[in-house]
Amino acid sequence: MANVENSSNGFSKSTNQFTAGIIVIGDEILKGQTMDTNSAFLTKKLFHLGVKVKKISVVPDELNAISDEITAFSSKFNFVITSGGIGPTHDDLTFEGIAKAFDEKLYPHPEIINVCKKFFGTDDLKNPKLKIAYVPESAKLLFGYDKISQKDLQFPLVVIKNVYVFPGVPHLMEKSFQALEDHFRNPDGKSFNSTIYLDENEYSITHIINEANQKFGSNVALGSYPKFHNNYYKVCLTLESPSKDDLDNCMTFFLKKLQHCLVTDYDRDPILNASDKVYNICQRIVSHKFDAEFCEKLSNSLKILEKCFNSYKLDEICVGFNGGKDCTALLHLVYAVIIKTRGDVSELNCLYIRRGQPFPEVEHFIKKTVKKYNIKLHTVTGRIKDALISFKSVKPNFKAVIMGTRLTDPHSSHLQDFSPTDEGWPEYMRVHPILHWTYGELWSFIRNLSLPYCSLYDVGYSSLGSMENTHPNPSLQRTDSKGNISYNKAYTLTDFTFERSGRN
Ligand SMILES: Cc1cc2nc3c(=O)[nH]c(=O)nc-3n(C[C@H](O)[C@H](O)[C@H](O)COP(=O)(O)OP(=O)(O)OC[C@H]3O[C@@H](n4cnc5c(N)ncnc54)[C@H](O)[C@@H]3O)c2cc1C
Ligand SMILES: [Co+2]
Ligand SMILES: [K+]
Ligand SMILES: [Mg+2]
Repeated sequence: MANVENSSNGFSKSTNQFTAGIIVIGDEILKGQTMDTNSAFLTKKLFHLGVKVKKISVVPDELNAISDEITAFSSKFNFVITSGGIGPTHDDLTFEGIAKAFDEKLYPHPEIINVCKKFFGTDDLKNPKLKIAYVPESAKLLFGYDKISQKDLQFPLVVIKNVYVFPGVPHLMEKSFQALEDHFRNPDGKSFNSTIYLDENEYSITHIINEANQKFGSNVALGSYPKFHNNYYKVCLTLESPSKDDLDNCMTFFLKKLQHCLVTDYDRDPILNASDKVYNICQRIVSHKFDAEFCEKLSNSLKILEKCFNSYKLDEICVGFNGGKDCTALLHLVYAVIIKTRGDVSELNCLYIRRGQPFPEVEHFIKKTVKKYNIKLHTVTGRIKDALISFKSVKPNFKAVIMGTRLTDPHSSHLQDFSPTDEGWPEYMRVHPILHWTYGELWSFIRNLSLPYCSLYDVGYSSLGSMENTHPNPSLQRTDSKGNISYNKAYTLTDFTFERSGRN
């Protein structure tokens, strides 16, 4: 993202003395070969330090591009933070660019030469590794302190006037910045934040945001962020102010004006403390959302999973995961149980049997989920039985498959919590923790915990097979006064017997 400018206004004087601009330097970013994660890291950090980032710019490895941006930024912002372009090769021009901007020369800095000698074992100025020692004449060095290892960092940060030169390699940049963050901290930078989630298009609430900005904008910074692929909200409003009272007043205004589309109890990170959140439901700590019957069922589901993890080793267990709603809830339960019993899930295996023509939305969701839960996905293509046969031969270690099957699924009414596969199928123990859940209970669990789920369930699909045999559910269809057809969301289906009406 090149040239992102914050459209903020209204900060107290003290905060105004803490502004920053970030310059990301590198051809590879402008060519799309590397994704810039450094500015995301820096903006988040600086925000929490009470420093207002006013602009982010991405420039190529060109001397003039760098020096022009340094000139512009250094006169406008208190801190100019650069990332990249300080390596040993010809295309690393950050120090040259800064020298040019300030009309200075490069010279080999004696202290950096010393550091190089320690690091690289040489202080030979002709060695390409020593290129990093050539800095503008007015350069000062900052030595950071790593709070985690409780050690001073060996490599200094080079500062030229108000320009702070960070390395481009993300883990080095992050380490270096963290060790120096007190240098950037705004002592008066207390800021109060609130977030509001809305189930309404940004256009239909723009007038309310504008009105709020007129009323409160001088004291409260408002941000409006539309989100196109979230199951729970369409717009996220952020409020930020140095004064708690101002923030509260603005908040009260929004809550009144936007009550028709407020999303309440949205959990933006359901995976954080997932175990506590899930087990607390059984303790009926959040009982108002779930009835006693469901709490009992959930408690039983967790017991089945605990028994499964007691009976099999982690590398003998696979979760059948096809991106559907059932295994979405299931995976979260499995995750909660593993965290509770083991503390981490780095080794959880999932099996995805890729059948027919899968929906791209489903596969996109699978990809995102794999990343989010940090699971290991084994993908096997083909008809289920054939796929399981070949999976067994390649990965003979797996003995149990945890599945999201429910009693109301076809041919499933005879299943037990633990059912070995049938005669003629490869040998697995099928584990069915949510066998007794109803369609409604499943959605209530997913939605109340704010679990992300496949987007097709928000556009009329209530049961997902592959593209050739799955359609939106006719029971969810609605027709407006002009005769346009659209579909309600899957979780609104009231007659559960129609769950599979879109399947053939
Ligand atoms: C591991 C395994 C063992 C099976 N053993 C038998 C058996 O012994 N006898 C028999 O008759 N049938 C067996 N089947 C087939 C099963 O009964 C269903 O026919 C099949 O799951 C498709 O069901 P569905 O589309 O109706 O339900 P879905 O609701 O799609 O599936 C129910 C659950 O099964 C798992 N699952 C389904 N499809 C996939 C997939 N493509 N990739 C990964 N996981 C998936 C998920 O956990 C899902 O939540 C087995 C399937 C699997 C995945
Ligand atoms: Co089926
Ligand atoms: K399904
Ligand atoms: Mg199902």
